[in-house]
Amino acid sequence: MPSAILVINVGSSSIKFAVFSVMENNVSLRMIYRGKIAGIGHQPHFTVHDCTGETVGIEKQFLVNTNKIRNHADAFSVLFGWINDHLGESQLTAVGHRVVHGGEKYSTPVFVTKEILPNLKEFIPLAPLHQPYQVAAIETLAQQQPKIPQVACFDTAFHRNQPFIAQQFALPREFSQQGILKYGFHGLSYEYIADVLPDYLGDAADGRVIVAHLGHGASMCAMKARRSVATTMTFSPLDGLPMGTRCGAIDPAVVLYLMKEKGMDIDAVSDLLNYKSGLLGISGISGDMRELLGNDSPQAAEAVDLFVYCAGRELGSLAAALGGLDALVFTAGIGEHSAVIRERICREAAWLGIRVNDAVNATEGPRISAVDSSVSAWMIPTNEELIIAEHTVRVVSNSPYCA
Ligand SMILES: Nc1ncnc2c1ncn2[C@@H]1O[C@H](COP(=O)(O)OP(=O)(O)O)[C@@H](O)[C@H]1O
Ligand SMILES: CC(=O)OP(=O)(O)O
Ligand SMILES: [Mg+2]
Repeated sequence: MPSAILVINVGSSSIKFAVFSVMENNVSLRMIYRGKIAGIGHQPHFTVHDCTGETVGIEKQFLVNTNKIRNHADAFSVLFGWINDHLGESQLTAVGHRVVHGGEKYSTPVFVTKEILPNLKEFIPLAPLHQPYQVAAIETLAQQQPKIPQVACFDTAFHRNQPFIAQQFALPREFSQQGILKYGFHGLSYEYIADVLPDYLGDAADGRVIVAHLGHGASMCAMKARRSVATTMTFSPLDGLPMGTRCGAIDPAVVLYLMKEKGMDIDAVSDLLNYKSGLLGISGISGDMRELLGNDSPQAAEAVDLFVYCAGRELGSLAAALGGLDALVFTAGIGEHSAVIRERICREAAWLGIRVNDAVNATEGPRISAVDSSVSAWMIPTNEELIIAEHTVRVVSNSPYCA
C-alpha cells in the first residue's frame, strides 16, 4: 500500500499542513495537499489546495466540522477526518512537526518519544507564540493516533554549527553555560533554500549569501558555503527585525524600565513585545504587510519604512559578518510576494553593489538583480514542509522504534 506523510506547522491560531505521498524508493516525495486551519478558537476556516494549487476543500464543505473547531484538539480531529477521506489507497505512515525551539540539545530532527517531550516543554517560555502549540499538537496526536510515528524538526538546528562567537551574548560565562545563547530560527526554511541554492546560483551558492526570510515572523541568515554563520533572531524569535506583532531588537533596559518604573508585570511586557508591537504597534492598523501596503495612512507608511530601514541595517551587519556579499535571496510571504519591499530593501543595500531589475522584480524573478549588479539578488520560494517531510521519512526509516 502506498504511504503518505503528514507535515504539521502549528501556530497560536492556525495549523498549516501538507500531505506528501512517498514514492516506492522511499526517497522522493510528492506533495499532494497543502492547507491551513486558521482562526482556531474564534472563526475557524479550513482551506486545502491540491498540488496544482487548485482549491479542493473549503470551509463551506466542512461547515459542520469547522463549527466544532473550538481548539487545536478539535482541529486535529477535523484534519484527520479530512485526510482519511482523501488519501485514497495511501496510508498515513508518519507525521513530521515543525518545532521552533530545540535549544542546545537538538541539532538534528528526532523521533518523538515520551522521554523527549519534557525537553521540548522546557523551551516553551523561550518561544511562547509557537512552542506551546507545537508541543500540544504532538501530545494531542499521540493520544488521537497513538500508532503513527511522529518526528520533531527544529527551527534552531540549522544554526547550531555557527562559530561560537556568533552564538554568545556578552554575559558572564555561567549564563552561556546555562544555555543562554543566540540560537536563531527559521532554520527549516534556510535549510531548504541552502539545498536548492545551487539550482539558481550555480557555484556562487557556496559563496557569501544572505537569505531574508520575511514573513509574519521575519529574520535574515548569513551563509557561507550554504551553512549559517550569523542570523538576526537570537535566544528567542523576538529578536532582530521588527515583525508583524513582534518588536524585534530592543534595548533590554526598556524592559527593565517598563517593569520598574511603569509597573508592568512580566505577562504584560511579554504581551506587549510579542503581540502588540512590530508593524501592528507602529501602524496601529495591522501587523499584515499586504494590508499596510494597501493603506494610505502615514501610520501605515511609517511601519513599512521602519521595517525596510531595519532590514537594511541588519543586511549591513550580516554582510560584515561574511566579509562581503555575493548574493541576496528573498523568501517567505513578504519576500516572495512583495516586489516593492524587495526593491526598497535592495535600494537600502545599494552601497553593497546591489541593483534591481524593476521589470523582472515585478514578475517575481527568480533573479531580480540588474546585469550591472555586482551582488546578485533573487526571489526563491521556500518550502519548509518539504524539508520536514524529507527529515521525517529519514528519521522513521532509521528508527529502531519502527523496525
Ligand atoms: N502580495 C503581498 N504583498 C505584501 N505582503 C504580502 C503579500 N502576500 C503575503 N504577504 C505578507 O506575508 C506575511 C505572511 O508571511 P508568511 O510567510 O505566510 O508568514 P508566517 O508563515 O510567519 O505566518 C504577511 O505579512 C502578509 O501580508
Ligand atoms: C520562528 C518564527 O518566527 O516563525 P514564524 O515566522 O512562523 O512565526
Ligand atoms: Mg512561517
